[in-house]
Amino acid sequence: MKQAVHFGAGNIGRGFIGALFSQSSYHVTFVDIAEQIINKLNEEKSYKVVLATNQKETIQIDNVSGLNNMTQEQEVITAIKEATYLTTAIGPNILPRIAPLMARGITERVAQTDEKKLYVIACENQIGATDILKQHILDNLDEETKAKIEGKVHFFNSAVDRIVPIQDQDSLDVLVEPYYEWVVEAKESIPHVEGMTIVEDLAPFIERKLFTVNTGHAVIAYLGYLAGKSTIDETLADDAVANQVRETLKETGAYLVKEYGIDETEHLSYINKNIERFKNPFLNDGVTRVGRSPIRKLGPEDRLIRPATQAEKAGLPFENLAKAIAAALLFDNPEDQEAMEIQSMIKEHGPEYVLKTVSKLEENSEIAKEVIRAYDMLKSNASEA
Ligand SMILES: NC(=O)c1ccc[n+]([C@@H]2O[C@H](COP(=O)([O-])OP(=O)(O)OC[C@H]3O[C@@H](n4cnc5c(N)ncnc54)[C@H](O)[C@@H]3O)[C@@H](O)[C@H]2O)c1
Ligand SMILES: O=P(O)(O)OC[C@@H](O)[C@@H](O)[C@H](O)[C@H](O)CO
Repeated sequence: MKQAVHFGAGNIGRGFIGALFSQSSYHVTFVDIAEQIINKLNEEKSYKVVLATNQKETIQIDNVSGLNNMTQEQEVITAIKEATYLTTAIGPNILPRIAPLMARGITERVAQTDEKKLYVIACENQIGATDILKQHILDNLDEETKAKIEGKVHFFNSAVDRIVPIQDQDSLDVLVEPYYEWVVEAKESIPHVEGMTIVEDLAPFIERKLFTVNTGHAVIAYLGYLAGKSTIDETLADDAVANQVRETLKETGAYLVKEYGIDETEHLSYINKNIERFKNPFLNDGVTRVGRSPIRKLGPEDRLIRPATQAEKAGLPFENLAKAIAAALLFDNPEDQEAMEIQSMIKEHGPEYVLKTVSKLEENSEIAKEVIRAYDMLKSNASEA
């Protein structure tokens, strides 16, 4: 049986990428630090993907097992030696931590005469995530191995789209929305995986996804959190928020249409389709999950700052994006470590400091000034409420 090794047995790992490999007749070895999930995978050897619809259709996922990368390093290396695909859905910040073990697996693999190719794909919400993972892996390889991986280990960037909320931790089953899209940039033919779409140039796909699905999602999450709402669909039921999402996506849309020559009408229907996805009442998707890790989300290449800076460069409006950035600065969820770090930076040095150090916005740039205006307004509205 063909083998896939997937790092991250969480929501997207089990609910999307691992499930597609299993449905494509691969055995999937999930690698994770969550001992309870790994044990369950090895005991139950299967789980269900449950679609978040009225009927709650289920899909049986078989041929799965688990390894703990902290305690079973040698077993992970052996699994990598035998795999066709090596994928991740672990969170962009974790990639540097798993790269050394991946590098050891790749080193042992290419030391053999085996000519079988290995395909590495990071499935994260980050532009160029596989390139970033590749660099971390290369940093952990010796010169001889670096030369040997040429033609044997292939790295492909990808864009992954499926809303998977936080799950009941007692079961391996995963509730997911029915919609999904997995786009992989490859200039050659690669082993077939059900549901994987191959494109030659990923840039329009990843930017369209991040700056529509994830920008829209972030607007709802941060405004919802400020309004004391708990889920995305509940927040979106407020017309003022729905309007704010549309206005923000008009701004990212104007940039995407200009940059990539995307058809305007088609893009409008893409926006509408995504707003409908956010309304799914069966997902029960928390604003704190969607708003998680605001340092990452306020990064210069992420869903809020990059479309704003690109819009400014192109002479397009960015006021609504500025409001979303301001709302992110007010995300003070005590359970979220990055939110707490931002709040202490604001307390010590002010919001301008976060925009300068985290978002890499120039001090007194038009975007920074607009964000601060929106921040003061949102803050005073919140204290009046
Ligand atoms: N959930 C979604 O709707 C969704 C959709 C598209 C893309 N994504 C992206 O997929 C990635 C994963 O998101 P998720 O929602 O599945 O998160 P998750 O928290 O459910 O899963 C991450 C998994 O990684 C594991 N992990 C963390 N640190 C680890 C380490 N050092 N070694 C091994 N395992 C480790 C965790 O135990 C967890 O099981 C993120 O980049 C996210 O942006 C998520
Ligand atoms: O996973 P994050 O933290 O980058 O973003 C939160 C959500 O917007 C995200 O997980 C979406 O549900 C997903 O990207 C949909 O494809």
